[in-house]
Amino acid sequence: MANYFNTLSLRDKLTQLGKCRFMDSSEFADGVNALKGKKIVIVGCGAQGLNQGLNMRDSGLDIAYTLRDAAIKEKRQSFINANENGFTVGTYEELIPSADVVINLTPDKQHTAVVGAVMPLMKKGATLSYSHGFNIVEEGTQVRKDLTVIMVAPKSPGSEVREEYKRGFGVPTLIAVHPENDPEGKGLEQAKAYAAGTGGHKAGVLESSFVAEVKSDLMGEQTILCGLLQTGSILCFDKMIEKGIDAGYASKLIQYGWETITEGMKYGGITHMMDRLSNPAKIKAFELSEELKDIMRPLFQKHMDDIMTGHFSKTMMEDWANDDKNLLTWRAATGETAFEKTPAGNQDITEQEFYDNGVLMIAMVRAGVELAFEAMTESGIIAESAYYESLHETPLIANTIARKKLFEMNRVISDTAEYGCYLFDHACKPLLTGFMKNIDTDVIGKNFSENMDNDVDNAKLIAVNKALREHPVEIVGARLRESMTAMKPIV
Ligand SMILES: NC(=O)C1=CN([C@@H]2O[C@H](COP(=O)(O)OP(=O)(O)OC[C@H]3O[C@@H](n4cnc5c(N)ncnc54)[C@H](OP(=O)(O)O)[C@@H]3O)[C@@H](O)[C@H]2O)C=CC1
Ligand SMILES: CC[C@](O)(C(C)=O)C(=O)O
Ligand SMILES: [Mg+2]
Ligand SMILES: [Mg+2]
Repeated sequence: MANYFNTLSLRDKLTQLGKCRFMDSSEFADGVNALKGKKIVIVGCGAQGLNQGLNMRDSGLDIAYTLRDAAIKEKRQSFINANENGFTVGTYEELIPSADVVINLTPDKQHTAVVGAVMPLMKKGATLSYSHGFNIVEEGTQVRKDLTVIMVAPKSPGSEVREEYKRGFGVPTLIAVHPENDPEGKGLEQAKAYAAGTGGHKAGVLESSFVAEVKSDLMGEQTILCGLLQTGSILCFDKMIEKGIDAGYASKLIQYGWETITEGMKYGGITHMMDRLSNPAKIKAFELSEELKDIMRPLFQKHMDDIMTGHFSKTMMEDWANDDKNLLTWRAATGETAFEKTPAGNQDITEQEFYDNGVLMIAMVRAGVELAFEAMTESGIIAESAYYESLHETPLIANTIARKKLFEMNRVISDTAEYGCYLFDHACKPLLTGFMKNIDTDVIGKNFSENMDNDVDNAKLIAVNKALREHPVEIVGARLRESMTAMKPIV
């Protein structure tokens, strides 16, 4: 099998990377009808499997789970997830032959083996679905020609796919039909119905391609979504401890701070997140973020380049072949960081205090979102997709950190995202050493504007506001958020 993307001509690469159409809500008027009464069997019941299945069942679809034999016999967590939620659970042989749609929600590393095992059992004309296109795009898996191959990729951790659905909203979702496998032309209707079943249509759906999903998804998760939140958590915590801030307070400010400040961003973009600061603090956050952007730009570009060329996927697959040695070592090391080991204190921190005492965190979020967005769009990824992968998803990942810190984030995200997160983190921390030397508690841990009058240079403030508001991520974001009428506050 060869990297599918690398087999394409330059023209085809650009066409598939640029395939991205924001779908009008009227296109979902038929709801889940195209899948109503069809037998839908999900392979795997982990982060995405369980939560997508719960949403689809609540939306009126017929969902069952198939697990590998050992998981059923040993009543592993995946079996417990499905069984305790009242789903039918069976072996591949029991459930796959009668399935109209088989949804592969196993880890990317397992896809070649899983698809190899289920494909011969699938009935003629059935549909195989993915939530991430790594197996098709980076590994070049070829699927039987009578099968339809679709993708419904929530731009969110599985836990938040469920939480947003329960709030009456959803998460932005990319849908795609693999051009090599749409023999009956039914792929798009099924993908739309599936996205409606998960609630994705309430947040926004992009009709895209496997290629565009993979290249943008890998970039988002490695950089702003997970990598930078991990780096920022560790660096901000260590700085506060070095400067004598109470450890419990520092731990709490970071654990819940990302969620609070990015919730503001989810509602009103970077502009609104920055507007929550006093004027002097906003100018300071802007200056810090400009400096951060200059330092980190080459690293963001390297991640994008390595993703595009296939270097990233090749090296990660080498780790798969080496029993995940790197992944497991890096996971263990993260668990040993002082931030992870220090419980949040019981101080009360008001919503506003998270902004006022977290100026550096805000600067990191702005720098990371803009850099990820810029690197993606410069490489041919469409702005709407880059927005979901950078700005909109950051708060959804931050929600997981608020629950149980980096451990929870790395548990809930895919192993692929976790691997890329550590790669970025390990390269980013040393890059920021010099920058962090100049950081003091005025921008992390204490209120920047305390004991300060609110005077600012008007011309400077106008220039800062203009730069923030005119960034392309803000322009596309304002338009996309207009259709997010069902979004509910969580902080
Ligand atoms: N995590 C997330 O939030 C997101 C994930 N995705 C994508 O969704 C897909 C699923 O990822 P995720 O939900 O993280 O996966 P998880 O690791 O959470 O779930 C894995 C599930 O697959 C089963 N499984 C593992 N290995 C095998 C195997 N060899 N054969 C059969 N079943 C197996 C596990 O069961 P058991 O080990 O008990 O057999 C478990 O039920 C991936 O393609 C990922 O990229 C997309 C968006 C976000
Ligand atoms: C965090 C990245 C993600 O792509 C996701 C939750 O959307 C993943 O692979 O887990
Ligand atoms: Mg993703
Ligand atoms: Mg991913």
